[in-house]
This record gives sequence, structure tokens and C-alpha cells, in this order.
Amino acid sequence: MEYSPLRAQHPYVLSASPVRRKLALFGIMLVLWVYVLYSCVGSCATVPSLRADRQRPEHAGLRSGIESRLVPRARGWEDYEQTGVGVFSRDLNNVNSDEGTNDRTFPRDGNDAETETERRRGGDAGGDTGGQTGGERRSPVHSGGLSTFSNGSGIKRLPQAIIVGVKKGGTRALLEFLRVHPDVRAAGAEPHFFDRFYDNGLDWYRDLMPKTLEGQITMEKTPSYFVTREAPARIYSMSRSTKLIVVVRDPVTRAISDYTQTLSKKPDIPSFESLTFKNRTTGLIDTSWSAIQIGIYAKHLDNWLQFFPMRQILFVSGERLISDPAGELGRVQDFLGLKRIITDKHFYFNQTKGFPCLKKAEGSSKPHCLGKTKGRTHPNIHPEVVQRLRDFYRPFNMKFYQMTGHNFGWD
Ligand SMILES: Nc1ncnc2c1ncn2[C@@H]1O[C@H](COP(=O)(O)OS(=O)(=O)O)[C@@H](OP(=O)(O)O)[C@H]1O
Repeated sequence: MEYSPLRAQHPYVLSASPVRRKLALFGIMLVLWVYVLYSCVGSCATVPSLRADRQRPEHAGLRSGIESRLVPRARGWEDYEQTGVGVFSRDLNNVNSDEGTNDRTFPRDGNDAETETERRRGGDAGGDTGGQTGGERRSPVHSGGLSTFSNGSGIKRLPQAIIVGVKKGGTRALLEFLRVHPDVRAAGAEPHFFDRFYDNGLDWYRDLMPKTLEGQITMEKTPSYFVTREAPARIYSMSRSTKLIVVVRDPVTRAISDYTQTLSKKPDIPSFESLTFKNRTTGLIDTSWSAIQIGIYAKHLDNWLQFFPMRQILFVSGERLISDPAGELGRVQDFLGLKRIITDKHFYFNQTKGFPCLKKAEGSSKPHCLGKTKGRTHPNIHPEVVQRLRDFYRPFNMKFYQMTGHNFGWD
């Protein structure tokens, strides 16, 4: 008789005993269980590890230093100034024009513009607050009041350090440079929580922050806080141990820079000179003009000192941030209790831009300069007007040097 494999198998299958069938079923179930168990271990692994870190703070810094390199961060937000579109879209026209720049360009690696899609992708950017009314945003999940969402890449925390000022001081440069540090994570867009969106509440604010691991510092920058009367009390009530950083710059150049920004958006505004003086003949300065008002640093600082001791405020020289970025970054890292990781080797001077740039942007291997709205050419201001302004600011500068114990050399 001819051998037929078909015939040889069928009788075997049909005649399989119930015991064998049960064994086969058991085998399949076993395989399924192993598979389910394996999947669960993979997806739940991060939760216990975060808990373990909290119990072992001495290891936190080391671990976060390593892990933070694995966590994707948003890159380059410099042109979201004080308006910022982050993960969520917003109506740019709702933004106060004297502070924000509606220039959405983002010259990545020193040249072209970032698209809206790229901005939305900026994961940890935290989003901007201006276009997000409370109702538009998903509400955060609460977990014991300290943090919201918890997953593999950390949890959202309120900032422990804030760059509170000053507008046009060099705040974007400082934040961009700082985020190179593996233990710093920052909201990309300016949240404007303590001046414009305070009523949205702390949970709303926290939800704008990037996720951090234990040992990492959460930061944000909103330069208008420095001149916001309510900001110190509000920050104090969030946490009295918040570290504050103020980037200050010669108030005369700062005022011109401020004016340049406004002019770029509203080319029809009056001349710098006519806005500066209440009366051109008497030379009386119009201190109600925000471009002038912001530069009276001593006055604004007084307000902060009602709530925070001087040791909790670091003043960064906007000028030195350009001439010696590594030096200023060294001071900032010390102040934040960070290891000095950002050094000279991170910067190069870009001749075309006329400013220091990063050799490697965070999360990229390419050089990175700040965008077109940073380092604009200022209009020529009559030397007499500049001199008049210098005279006006001198006593305030002196007072500021005295208060901070540091001569910034503006006079
Ligand atoms: N590395 C580097 N690259 C480019 N620009 C730099 C840098 N460091 C400091 N600056 C100065 O930053 C000024 C803008 O300050 P801010 O970022 O604080 O402006 S803003 O208030 O957020 O709009 C900006 O002011 P302008 O020169 O008037 O445009 C720059 O002088």
C-alpha cells in the first residue's frame, strides 16, 4: 500500500485522547500567560523605579543625569517670546504687543523658520498660556498635590527656579543655554502665569511644565514678572524657596531694544525720541513709557525684596552673557546647585550673528544660534538722547549696584 501522509495524520488527530487535548490546551494557556506577564513587566517598570528613587535621594542626581539624556526635550523656542505657542494653538493677536513678539520664526541651526507643526510637536514646551483658556486645555490629573501625570518620562512639577526678568535682558539666551544641562528642564513658551493667567490656578500652571525625573530642576522664564507688582507675593505663596534669576542689561540699550521690538511689529509708532520725552525742550523723561519704566531696576527689586531675601535672587549680567557666556552660566549653575557641566566648550562665537551660539543644541548635534528676533539691529538714536537717558538712569543704577552688591558697569 502506498504511503499517504494525509491518511497517516488524520487518524492520529481524530484519535487523540482527551488527556492529550487537555495537555495541548494547557500548553497554549501557559504560553499566553507568559506573554501577558512579559507585557505587564515592560509597561509598568517605570512606576516602581520612580518610587524607589524618592526613597533614595542620594542616587537621584546620578540617575536623572543619565536618564534625562533619554528624555526628549523641545528645542529652540526663542521666538515664542512672552507669547509662545506651545503644544496648543493660540490666537496670536490676543497677545499684548508691547511684550510679546508675534514673530513665529524659529531659525533652527541658525537659519530657517520652524513650522507650526514642529512647534506643536515640541513635547515638553508646556504650551503657551495666552491662547489657552482654562476650558480649552485638558485638566490635569491630580496625584497628591505634588505632581500630575506620571509615566515613563517623569512627572510634572511646579518650577523650583524662575527667570523673572528683565524683558530684552537676554532671558531667552540664558534659558536656551541652561537647558543644555541634563538636570534642567524648562517650559519652552513663556507661561505668564504670575502676571496674566494667575486665575487659572496652580494645576493649570504645573500642566504647562515639562516632565522631570527626580533631581532635575523645572524652570520657566517670563521676563514681565520682574515688573509685575503681584508677582513676588504670588511666587512666594507657591513656594517661598523658589530661586529667582534676573538677567539685567544696561537700561538704556534695553529701552532701545524694547523699542526696536515694538517697531518691528508696528512700524508706524512715533520715534524713540518722541516717546522718551514728556517735553523735548525741558528734557523731562516720560517714565510712564514702559520701555523707560522697566529699566528702573532698583524700584522693581524693592518689591521683590519684600518677599525674598537677596541670597535667593541671582542677577545675571546681560552684557557678560554675550561676552563670556560660560562664565555667567557657571554662576547660574552654582546658584541652582547644579554640577558645572555647561562650560566654554559648549559655545562658539558666530561672526555672522555677532553673538555666542551653542556648538550643539540640546538634543541635536548641530550648532544652534538664537533666532532672528534676538540680536536685532537697533535704530540710531541721537547721542544727546542717549546721554540724557544715561543721566536719568544713573542714580537708579547706583542704587541697584548698592542693593545687589554688584557694579554692572553701565555708567
Ligand atoms: N547668544 C545670544 N544670541 C542672541 N541674542 C542674545 C544672546 N545673548 C544675549 N542676547 C540678547 O538677548 C536680547 C533679547 O533678550 P530677551 O531674550 O530677554 O528678550 S525677550 O524679553 O524675551 O523678548 C537681544 O536683544 P537685541 O540685541 O536688542 O535683539 C540680545 O542682545
